[in-house]
Amino acid sequence: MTLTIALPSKGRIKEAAAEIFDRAGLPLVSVGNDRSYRGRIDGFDGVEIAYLSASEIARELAAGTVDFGVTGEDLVREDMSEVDARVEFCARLGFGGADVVVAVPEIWLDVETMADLGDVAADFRARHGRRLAIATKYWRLTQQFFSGSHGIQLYRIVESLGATEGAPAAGQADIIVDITSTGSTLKANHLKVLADGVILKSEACLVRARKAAHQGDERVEEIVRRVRGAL
Ligand SMILES: Nc1ncnc2c1ncn2[C@@H]1O[C@H](COP(=O)(O)OP(=O)(O)OP(=O)(O)O)[C@@H](O)[C@H]1O
Ligand SMILES: O=P(O)(O)OC[C@H]1O[C@H](OP(=O)(O)OP(=O)(O)O)[C@H](O)[C@@H]1O
Repeated sequence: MTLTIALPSKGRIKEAAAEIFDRAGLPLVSVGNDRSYRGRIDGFDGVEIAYLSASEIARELAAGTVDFGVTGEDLVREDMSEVDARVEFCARLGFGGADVVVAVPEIWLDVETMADLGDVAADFRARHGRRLAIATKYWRLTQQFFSGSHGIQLYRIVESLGATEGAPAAGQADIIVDITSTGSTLKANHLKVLADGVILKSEACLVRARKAAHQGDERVEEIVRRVRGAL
């Protein structure tokens, strides 16, 4: 059986992912020309590299169509239920770090915590005639955090695939759930993170799709061992 490792074909974690493989003694070579989205590892037979975008990698891990992937923990957790039963986070790679956070308008002076936000959500319909609207592309993480961890049920998710921080000012939503790294986009949009509003501290990870065929496969153990050794 050929093992497939999915690596980022573009974007902010592409270069660092390739460097880790190099340092791990798993040097990547492209198959065909430079524009090819297939590769292999020099001196390591039975393994192919598939170059995909970060979010496609999360999807393919969920579908079990690749054996390993390097992508953000946020994307993996967003893309599948029962994530820990379906994949193994083999190594946190130390780059691509960002927090998925709950942020509200700075002018909501008396809203500092999720409990405060729960109070706002409970009153929202009576005051405004509609539910509190949350702009996000992280549907699953938002629902788990609001409903699961904080018992907040009265809200509506407004899907936002870009410029999410602009949604409150544009009147599309009241608050947001999005990724932040330096915090400058939140600040520029007059939003603040709630004190206990960090849903996930994400970074790029080596992730394995749990498959029965991996049991006892030395290549699987070797890949994990070498990547861990490069950190
Ligand atoms: N400032 C940031 N903004 C957005 N994502 C970030 C940031 N810092 C780190 N990341 C992480 O980078 C990953 C996404 O990478 P990137 O945005 O480069 O992917 P992409 O190539 O645009 O992928 P796709 O098109 O599939 O979304 C996510 O796991 C995310 O958590
Ligand atoms: O905390 P900060 O350092 O300001 O970073 C966070 C911002 O960066 C990303 O957007 P970006 O425009 O980089 O691209 P993307 O949304 O297309 O990934 C992300 O969606 C946030 O908006």
